[in-house]
Amino acid sequence: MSATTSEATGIEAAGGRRFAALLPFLALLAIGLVIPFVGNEYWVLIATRIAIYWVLISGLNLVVGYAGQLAIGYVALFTLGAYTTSVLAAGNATPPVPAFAALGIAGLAGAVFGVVVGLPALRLRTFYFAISTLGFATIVTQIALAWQDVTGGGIGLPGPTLPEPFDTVTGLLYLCLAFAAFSTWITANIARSRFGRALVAVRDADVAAEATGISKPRLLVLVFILAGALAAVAGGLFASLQTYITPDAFTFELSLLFFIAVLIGGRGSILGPLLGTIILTVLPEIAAPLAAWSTFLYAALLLVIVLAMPGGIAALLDFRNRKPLPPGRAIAPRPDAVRTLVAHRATPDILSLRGIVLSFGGVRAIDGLDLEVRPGQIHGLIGPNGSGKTTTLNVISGYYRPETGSMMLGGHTLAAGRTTDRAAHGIARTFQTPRLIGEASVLENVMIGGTIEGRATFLEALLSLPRHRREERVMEQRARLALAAVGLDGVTEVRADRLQHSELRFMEIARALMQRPAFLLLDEPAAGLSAEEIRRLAALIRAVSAGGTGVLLVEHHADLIFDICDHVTVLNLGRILAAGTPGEIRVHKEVVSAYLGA
Ligand SMILES: Nc1ncnc2c1ncn2[C@@H]1O[C@H](COP(=O)(O)OP(=O)(O)OP(=O)(O)O)[C@@H](O)[C@H]1O
Repeated sequence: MSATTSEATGIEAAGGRRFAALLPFLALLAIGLVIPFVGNEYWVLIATRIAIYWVLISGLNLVVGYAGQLAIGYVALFTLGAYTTSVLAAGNATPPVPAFAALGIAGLAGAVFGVVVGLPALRLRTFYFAISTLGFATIVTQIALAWQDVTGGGIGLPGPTLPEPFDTVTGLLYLCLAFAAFSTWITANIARSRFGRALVAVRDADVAAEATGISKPRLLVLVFILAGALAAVAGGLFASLQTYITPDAFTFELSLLFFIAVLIGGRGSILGPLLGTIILTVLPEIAAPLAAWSTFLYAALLLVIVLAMPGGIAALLDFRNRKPLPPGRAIAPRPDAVRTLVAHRATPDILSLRGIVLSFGGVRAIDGLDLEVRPGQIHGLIGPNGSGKTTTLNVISGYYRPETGSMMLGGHTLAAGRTTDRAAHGIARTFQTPRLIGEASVLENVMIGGTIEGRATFLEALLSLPRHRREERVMEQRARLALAAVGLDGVTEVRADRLQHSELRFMEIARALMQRPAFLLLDEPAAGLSAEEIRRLAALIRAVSAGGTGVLLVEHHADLIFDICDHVTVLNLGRILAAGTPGEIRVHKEVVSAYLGA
């Protein structure tokens, strides 16, 4: 099958799968819609509560499930939304505002405070961030208690009365279902977009995410805005459902419910957390005696999930990834497809390093290194263990700041320590240990490489506007082509953590090719490959350089280096021991005695 035919088939199959994935959501919506006809008012209220919680949890899912930020205090934004809507509608601080306008203002306030609550995530590590969100929850409740003139203090205040036809229990249910359906749609749009993929990349492979140009702060701020707005709107709807709110309604238990719904749902899924929300809301209702035990129940559930099914409901439902993969899969790259991918980016510029010095404590990892990588050439960087090869790649990628020396790309200086701007300069890389997003499919992993090329904004992705959809199609096509080029088109939909080591190496190359790099830095790509795989890798790297890309190849397999490199630099203790053509290096006396051996 040609690369283009397999791409087209793959895209069609993906379309079919998307439709199948939509069915459970439609079924749940249908159940919600018929509840007023088949159930009593009590069940209508429960369904309304589920829909409201889901509006919040759908946003929180992006924060916790996708971005991996442990925001356990999201009740803070829920409370904020409930009070903002109620106070504005009651006219306690301003002239009375119509209920829907109050809800809109609460959404805006939630967006702003979502960022305030989320900002510590940019500095604090998981646990500390979790505690900081709880701190916000306490602050909001304390303000609600203390600001008696406006919030009614401990006595509370009436929730907003919505206009007809939403002033009945059924009317409110339908309104909340509409909000829930809308939140599902927009959060699923984000999850499937380059933004969603980037969130997961930041969560599971932050170094690789930076190397593909993804800026974590910007991304997180956008997600906190969205999740904050949804949480506050949910709070406003909740106030309307409750008809009267007091600070007691916004408990830690409720916050825990939101958080655990995402966890039992499973990371990186929309359906899982939705089912988690339904289970956690309904469970105490059908087992009435359990209501008093709900905190205990949540804690027990959490333990069961962590210990017994860390992937949550989503992993249970992931039937596709339970099918065994064919053993002994061969990787058959198609170097002809590489040219189409990389040729666009070919540059006449040279990547050069001058006088680079870098020490770790007392160890001089690089000691006055000069290096040039030319477009369309393969430059081998070899040397004994600890000679400074990976450190050199890390300096070029911006992870390490050299003490002295400069890096130039054409006429531009490459600023030290700027990891996320390398992709924009056309520099892509792979890692000594593959950096992958294990829970994402191989295709999604590769699409990460195209993140910074997207022009459609977060809002366009949120609403799935045409430019975003067009870009996604192009990106998917290119990722399939990249996978065909490296010989992995048979496993595009498979979870990346199910691949063999050698496949992961090729997958990383596909992700780098997705960037259409002007320069490709490869860190020991042949490590762990069979002789045949190394031969295929060699053909692939040759094709990449033939397309105009400059390749810097760090490798211990001397045969591969001498076979495909145009130029070789040998490092020893951070210094250049020798540099020249493969022919010259092969017979260089000191290289032979220090590295190659007799
Ligand atoms: N983050 C770090 N902190 C401290 N020392 C480091 C760090 N990274 C590298 N080094 C030291 O710098 C020197 C060069 O290491 P580097 O990883 O670049 O070598 P290498 O040539 O890539 O080796 P290998 O072939 O084993 O991967 C070594 O002495 C190593 O111990």
